[in-house]
Amino acid sequence: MPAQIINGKEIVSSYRAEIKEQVQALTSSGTQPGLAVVIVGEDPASQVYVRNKAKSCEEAGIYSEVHRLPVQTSEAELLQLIRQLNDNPRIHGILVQSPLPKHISEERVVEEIAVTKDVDCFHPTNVGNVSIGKDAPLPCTPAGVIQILKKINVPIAGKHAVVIGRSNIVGKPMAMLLLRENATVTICHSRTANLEEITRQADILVAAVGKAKLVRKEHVKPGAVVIDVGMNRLDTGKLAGDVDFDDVLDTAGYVTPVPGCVGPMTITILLQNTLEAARKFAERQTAAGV
Ligand SMILES: Nc1nc(=O)c2c([nH]1)NC[C@@H]1CN(c3ccc(C(=O)N[C@@H](CCC(=O)O)C(=O)O)cc3)C=[N+]21
Repeated sequence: MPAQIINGKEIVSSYRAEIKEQVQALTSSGTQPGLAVVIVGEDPASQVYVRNKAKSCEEAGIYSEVHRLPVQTSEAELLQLIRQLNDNPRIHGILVQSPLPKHISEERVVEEIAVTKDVDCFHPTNVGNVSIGKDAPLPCTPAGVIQILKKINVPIAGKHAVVIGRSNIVGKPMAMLLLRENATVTICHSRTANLEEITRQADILVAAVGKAKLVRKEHVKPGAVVIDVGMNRLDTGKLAGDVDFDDVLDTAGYVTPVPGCVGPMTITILLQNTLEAARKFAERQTAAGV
C-alpha cells in the first residue's frame, strides 16, 4: 500500500483558525500579540521566510514588525535594537533570523533576547527549561513535528524515533521533545556508522540534515512515519526535502511533502508561541495591578 501523504495544508489551516480566535479574544481584552522579526543582510532564503511569517501574522491578527538591517550592521547596534524590543510593551516575541553575518555572534545576540520574548526557544535558559521539562516556549520546528504526529493520531510513547541531524535548531531539540513524549530516541549524524541499519529500525523517522533526497527506501522500515524537515534549494530553483519522496512512497506508512507541511507548521508554532507570550505578559500586567 502506498504511503499516506500527510496533508499539511489541512492541519495548518485548522490550527491557525484556532490561534486566530484566541488572538481575537486576547486582543479584545486589551492585549494584541506582537512579534518583531529582525533580519540582517540579504540572504534570499531568509527573505522568503520573513515574508511568509509577516503574512501569517497578519492573517492571524498578530501585530508584526520587520526590522531589515544592512549587512554591515555592527553587533553593538543589533544588541541595542534587541534591548529596545525587550522594553517595548507592544512586542511579545522577538525572532532574529539566522544566519547572521559572520562578524556578529549569534550566541551573544540570542542571549540578549528577554527569556520571556524568545519565541524561537534559542535562549540557553529556555533550551535548559525544555530539557528539564519546565514551562518554556517550545522550539518551533520540533514542536510543529510533534503536532503533526498528534494530528494524524500516531502514537509516540514507546515507539522508536530516529532523528537524522543534530543541529541546535532542529535535531537536538527534536530529540528532546520526542523524549518528552516518551519515545525511545536515537540521534544519527554525519559520523554515524551504518546509518541505514539504524534508520530502518525507526517507527518514526525525522530527517533534518540539509542533504537533498538523502533518505531513500532502503533507510525506511515498511509502514514507518517519515517526517521531512529538509528544505534544500536545488539548482533548478525547486525546493527538495531530505527525503527522496517518490522513492519512499511505496515503503513508508506516512510521509510529509516538501514544501507544504513542516515549513508552514513551523510558522504556526511561532504564532502560537507569540500568542502564549502575549497571554503571559497580560497575566503579569494584571498581577502587578497595571
Ligand atoms: N531565528 C530563526 N528562526 C527560524 O525559525 C528560522 C530561522 N531563524 N532561520 C531559517 C529557518 C528556516 N525557516 C523556515 C520556516 C518555514 C518555511 C516555509 O514555510 N516553507 C514553505 C515553502 C517556502 C518556499 O517555497 O521556499 C514550505 O515548506 O511549504 C521556510 C523556512 C525558519 N527558520
